[in-house]
Order: sequence, then structure tokens, then C-alpha cells
Amino acid sequence: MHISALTTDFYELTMMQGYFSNNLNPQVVFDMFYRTNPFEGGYTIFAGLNELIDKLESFSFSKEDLEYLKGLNQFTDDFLEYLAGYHFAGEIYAIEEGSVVFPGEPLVRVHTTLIEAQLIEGLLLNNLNFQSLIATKASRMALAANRGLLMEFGLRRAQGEDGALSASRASFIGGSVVTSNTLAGKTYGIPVSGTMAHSWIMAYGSELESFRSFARLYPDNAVLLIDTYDTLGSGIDNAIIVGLEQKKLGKKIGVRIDSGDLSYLPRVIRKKLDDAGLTDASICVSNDLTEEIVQTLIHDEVPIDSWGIGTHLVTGGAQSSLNGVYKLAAKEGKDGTIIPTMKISNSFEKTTNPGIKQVWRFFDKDGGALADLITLDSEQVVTGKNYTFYHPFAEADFFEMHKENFATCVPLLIKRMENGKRIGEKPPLTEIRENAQKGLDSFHKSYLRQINPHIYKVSLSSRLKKLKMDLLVAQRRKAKEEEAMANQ
Ligand SMILES: Nc1ncnc2c1ncn2[C@@H]1O[C@H](COP(=O)(O)OP(=O)(O)OP(=O)(O)O)[C@@H](O)[C@H]1O
Ligand SMILES: O=P(O)(O)OC[C@H]1O[C@H](OP(=O)(O)OP(=O)(O)O)[C@H](O)[C@@H]1O
Ligand SMILES: O=C(O)c1cccnc1
Repeated sequence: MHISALTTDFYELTMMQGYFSNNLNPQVVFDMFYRTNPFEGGYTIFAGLNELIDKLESFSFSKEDLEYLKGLNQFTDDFLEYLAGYHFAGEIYAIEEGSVVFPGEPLVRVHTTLIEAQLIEGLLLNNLNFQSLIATKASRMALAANRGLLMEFGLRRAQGEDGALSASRASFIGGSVVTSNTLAGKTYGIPVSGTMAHSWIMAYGSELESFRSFARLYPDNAVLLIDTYDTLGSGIDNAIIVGLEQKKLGKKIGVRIDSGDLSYLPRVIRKKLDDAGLTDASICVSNDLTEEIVQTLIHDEVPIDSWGIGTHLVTGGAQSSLNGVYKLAAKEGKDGTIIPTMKISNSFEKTTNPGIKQVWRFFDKDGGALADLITLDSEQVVTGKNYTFYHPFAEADFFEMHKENFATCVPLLIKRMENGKRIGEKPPLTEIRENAQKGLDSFHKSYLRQINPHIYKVSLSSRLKKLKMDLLVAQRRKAKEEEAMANQ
């Protein structure tokens, strides 16, 4: 999957040229993390990683790309020559794609040279932010639908056809079952499916004739759209006529309702289908569905078997982006040692966590997730020991994780790329999807609920907390000394 290395913010290139000409190119570690869960929810599904790895493997500048850059008259021949030979040669540590993740945790660690690390920021954030947003939205919709059949119909409403394609991938990871986007079927192996448009019915002389024709053509997947003229006046009656004909052939039908009161209509239609002996006919609904509408309909026990959702699934609806960022966490000093770095902000919440870090997830004996601990990578976390979990922002808050209270602890960041190449096999999308479903199952449902979810605790180890505080104090002392010097 070749992506031009011009897929970068222009300031990366100007900074890179500066580093290049000043001979400033130490080894660095960048972290990708996000600060708040989307949709006011309690979690995020991490998605986009394996596509990012594919893209990084071939991220390079073509001859035309370099000519374009030359034409901007801002780059030296030496630097352009360097770019001509550029390919990503770093290491990537990342949490497994499909995992349930939380704010503040490093989801990806990039270990490479400063110049290389800078170039990939836009590509990395674009892939991970968007796909994680949509996978999370899909999982919320699938949970709201009580794991009912979620059909992704987003192509016509997504942000560009490329946005539609990656949204189909992410949505499948999060919990949709089929896509209407045929290219997503071919590209990712997602099952494709669909019903029929109003134009099908309107193209025929009669609604009945159009239903009959479709059912004969596609006897194993005939979902008849019953709201073109009059849902209760003609649509359902014609669907029942065709349904009974198909039943004699040993086939079942479905109906789709795309307008009207989606709480009232399915109940009436279910009764009519059942009374006609078509108890196995399915009911699909669509029309600007949101997770809130889905949840309300499920709560009201409306008899719906499948949900066709486009707009609010593939765009994120009310929230159209995830706020993932990419920050320098460590750099190589002059003597080759690794120096932890942090972005110090006036707000403690925006102050980053320094150093090369690991994330450990603690589980109880039944496999239930208890809390996550961010540690320095050099720390060993084992069972049979007590751990103090420090609040990431509230300086005086902590709790004790006693050794009797957890059964296992697992490191989440694993090396996925070395020398710019993927380690191991690329997992099939179905495996990533299963990982997401298994991950969700390991959390108490209070963390997953749509409104006011319980806050899952992500904490700092005592060593990481001490490093952070030491760096903060050192930085403040330095600032005070500089101020005093300036006032002399
Ligand atoms: N992320 C965190 N890391 C460490 N300590 C935390 C964190 N969040 C909360 N605490 C501390 O843990 C204790 C319990 O926290 P809080 O009251 O927020 O959670 P709770 O919802 O009541 O607890 P629980 O989830 O155990 O039911 C408090 O002392 C609090 O300061
Ligand atoms: O509503 P969404 O969640 O985006 O889902 C996709 C919608 O696309 C189709 O409608 P179409 O574009 O034909 O317009 P319509 O609503 O007028 O039928 C379909 O009938 C759904 O209603
Ligand atoms: O197959 C369908 O029913 C479908 C596909 C895309 C958009 N709306 C509906």
C-alpha cells in the first residue's frame, strides 16, 4: 500500500531540513496517546494500526514528489537527496489493534531518529485517530443494538471515498457485521450485503411486481423495502404476498422500514408477519439512526432484527474526530544516554508523561480488567506483589492494588515493527474484530454504558510519578533561576 511521504504537515519538512543542516538527529521516542474518550464514553477501541504499519513500510518520496518539493524553492539539494533515499527504518511498539484503551495511555511508541519521527506524525495520527473514533462508534452502536445485526451503509455519507473505505474497516472492527461498500469487501474481506433502494420499486409498474422480481432473483437475501408508497397501506401486504410465495419455495424474506415511527411500525409489522405465518421474516430499520435512537428502540423492546446505519456510524456523528496526539517522550543525550523529556504545560492535565513507558493491565481471577498502570519500560511488574497506583493528575490521590486482589498483569505495548518492517504476520481483520469483542467482554458493563460511564482507572507507577515530579521541579527551579538572572 504505497502512500506518498508528502502525506505530512509542511512544518515537519521545514523542521526536518533544520535538523538535517544543523546535524541534530538523535534517537528519540515519541508517544501517541489521546486525552479524552469520544462520545463522552468510558473507553476507546484502538484501530488503524495494521494499516498504518502497511503504509509505513512503503512510505517514501517519488521522483515527482521530490520535483514538487524542489519547485517550492525552500529545500536544499542536499536535503532533497536525503529525502530521495528516505524510508522509515524505526521501531514501533504498539497496543494490539482492536484493544480497549483509555485516555493518557501510550498506545504507540515510535523509536527512531528525530528526522524520521517528525515526518510520520501526520500519517500516524490520521490513521489511528480516525479509525479509533469509528471503531469506538461502531462498538457503541453494536452494544446499543444488543449485539443485533449492524449493517454499515456509510459510503454515500462519509468524508470522501477514502474516508468511507477506512470507516468500513474500523466499523467492522468495532462491531458492524456487513458493509454496503463493495470495495471495502474486496479490500478487507468484510462481508458485503444490502437490501434495495426506493428506485427499484419505482422502476416497476407495481410494488408487488418489484418485490416478486427481487425475491425470485435473490431468494436467499430478499429484504424488501416497504415504505416507498404506504408502509401499512400496501408495502407490508405486498411483502406478505411475496413472503408466502417464497415460503412455499422454502425461502424466507425480510422487510426494511426506512421512514415513519420506528417504534410503532415494527410492532405492527411484526404482528402482521406473524399472523400471516411468516414468523421467520426479519425486520430491518434505517433512516438517520444514532446510537441513542438504537438504544431507545432496544430499551422499548421494539422487534427489530437488523440496523442499517450510515451517517452517524461513519462520520462519528456529533463528534467527528479523536484528539490523539504525538509527543516526544525521550531523546538520546550527547553521551548516548536516553533522556526523558516532557511537555510542561500550565495545566497539569496537559503535561505529558516522560520517558520510555509500558502499560500494564491488571485482571482479576475471572479475567475481568481491574485497572491499568503506566510504568517506565524498565520496570518489571509481576503477580504476588503490592502496587501503588498514583492518579495521573491529582497529585495526592492514589490507591493500593494488593497482591491478593489481582490474578494477572499483562504488558500491552509490544514491538510491532523493527528496521521499518512488520514483525510477524499481519493479523486478519476478523482476528482484530474478535480481539475487540473479547476486550469489551473483559470490562464490567458499567465502564461501557453510553451515559455517565464508570471511570476506568489509569494510573502512574511510583517510579514514573517520581520522574515526572522531579522533572517538573527541576524545570520550575530552572525557570526561577533564569528569572532571577534576568532581574539582576
Ligand atoms: N486513576 C487513578 N489512579 C489512582 N488513584 C485513583 C485514580 N482515580 C481515583 N483514584 C483514587 O482512588 C480512590 C477511589 O476513587 P474514586 O472515588 O474516584 O472511584 P470510585 O468510583 O469510588 O472507586 P471504584 O472504582 O473503586 O468503585 C480515591 O482515593 C481516588 O482518589
Ligand atoms: O440514514 P443513514 O444512517 O445515513 O443510512 C443510510 C441511508 O441511506 C439510504 O437513504 P437514501 O440516501 O436513499 O435517502 P432516503 O433517506 O431519502 O431514503 C438508506 O435508505 C438509509 O436511510
Ligand atoms: O443496501 C441497502 O439497503 C443500502 C445501502 C446503502 C445505503 N442505504 C441502503
